[in-house]
Amino acid sequence: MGETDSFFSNKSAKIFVAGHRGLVGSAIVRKLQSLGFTNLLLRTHADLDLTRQSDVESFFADEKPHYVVLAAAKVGGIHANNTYPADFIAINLQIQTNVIDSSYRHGVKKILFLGSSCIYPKFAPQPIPENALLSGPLEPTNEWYAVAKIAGIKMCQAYRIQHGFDAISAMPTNLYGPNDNFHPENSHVLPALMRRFHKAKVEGAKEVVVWGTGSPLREFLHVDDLADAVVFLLGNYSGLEHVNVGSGKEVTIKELAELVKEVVGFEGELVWDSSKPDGTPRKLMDSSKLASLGWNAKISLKDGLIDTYKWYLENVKQ
Ligand SMILES: NC(=O)C1=CN([C@@H]2O[C@H](COP(=O)(O)OP(=O)(O)OC[C@H]3O[C@@H](n4cnc5c(N)ncnc54)[C@H](OP(=O)(O)O)[C@@H]3O)[C@@H](O)[C@H]2O)C=CC1
Ligand SMILES: C[C@H]1O[C@H](OP(=O)(O)OP(=O)(O)OC[C@H]2O[C@@H](n3cnc4c(=O)[nH]c(N)nc43)[C@H](O)[C@@H]2O)[C@@H](O)[C@@H](O)C1=O
Repeated sequence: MGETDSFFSNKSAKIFVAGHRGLVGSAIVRKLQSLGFTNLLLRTHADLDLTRQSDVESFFADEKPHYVVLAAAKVGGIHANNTYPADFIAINLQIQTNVIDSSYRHGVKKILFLGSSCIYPKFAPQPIPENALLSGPLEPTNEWYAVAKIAGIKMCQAYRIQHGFDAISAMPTNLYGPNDNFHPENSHVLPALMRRFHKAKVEGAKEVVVWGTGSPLREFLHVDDLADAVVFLLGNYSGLEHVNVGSGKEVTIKELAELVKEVVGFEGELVWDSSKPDGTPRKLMDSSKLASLGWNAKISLKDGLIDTYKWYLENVKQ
């Protein structure tokens, strides 16, 4: 049995899912549980602050997890990235450095680090292949976060090269789904619009403001698809290069806004606030490497939106 087969064969392996209450971490926990994994190691931010090196070190020394999925990070949309650059670079560098290094030093068999499609240059070739990394200047609204994420990829590569540590990196496109952050300003576009359209519908408002020009293109992936891909990579990939994880489908922000409006059932008008930044004009990832390994996304944007709105109505205080 090869090294990559062993992940699925031991359902009692101790797996530390860092960030298990977030959008991504919670979906990975659901996926692992549905596959029968019984020994998940979970710590809230309050229980274990991953920016604290000595606490992380003690945690790994005590618990000795077999596998680690690093889904804890300082995360936010275009406004948060643009407003809190120091937090985005410092917190992410601290978390990933502590977790990757302690994982290596305490005998973790494999770690999966989560980056983001914002690692690529603002004007990367489309669809963006993995080898476009570091081939041009970054998008200014999120370059601080992107630099931290690039450092995470490079740290995984360095530990593999120098120590033979099985550290892999997955680069998801824009994600959405249950447990997303629906904050009015600091969230990503999809949850922000869902909340705004819902509020407008309930209050009988005539207009909803949407940021930017509506022309940027984005690729969206439901977080349950991402969780499926993460588990697939844990079982099937042990390479040096990071792996793109996308749906292969892109929409303009205007098309997204119209679709969210339809799913929520808001009947008023859209008003565009062009004083807000558009960010990267287009970032469709080339996910053919992952497809060649045998994985493809399954959930359509429309179905994913319907599922997410249902979750929002049942779980988010209105
Ligand atoms: N959302 C998206 O569209 C995308 C996300 N990604 C990546 O996926 C990963 C997860 O993102 P997502 O799930 O969206 O983010 P969330 O904000 O939903 O979740 C992040 C989790 O990390 C925890 N966390 C943050 N700081 C610390 C800390 N210092 N110590 C311990 N835990 C901490 C948070 O806990 P608490 O809330 O209590 O602070 C939260 O549970 C990130 O690496 C992100 O870059 C990649 C591409 C797109
Ligand atoms: C995942 C990814 O997410 C971020 O990059 P982004 O794709 O630019 O993210 P976003 O979802 O915030 O915006 C997408 C587009 O949508 C427009 N937009 C309209 N109306 C709203 C709105 O109400 N809120 C937000 N946030 N955006 C809006 C907005 O102006 C922009 O044109 C980075 O964190 C980056 O680091 C990263 O990794």
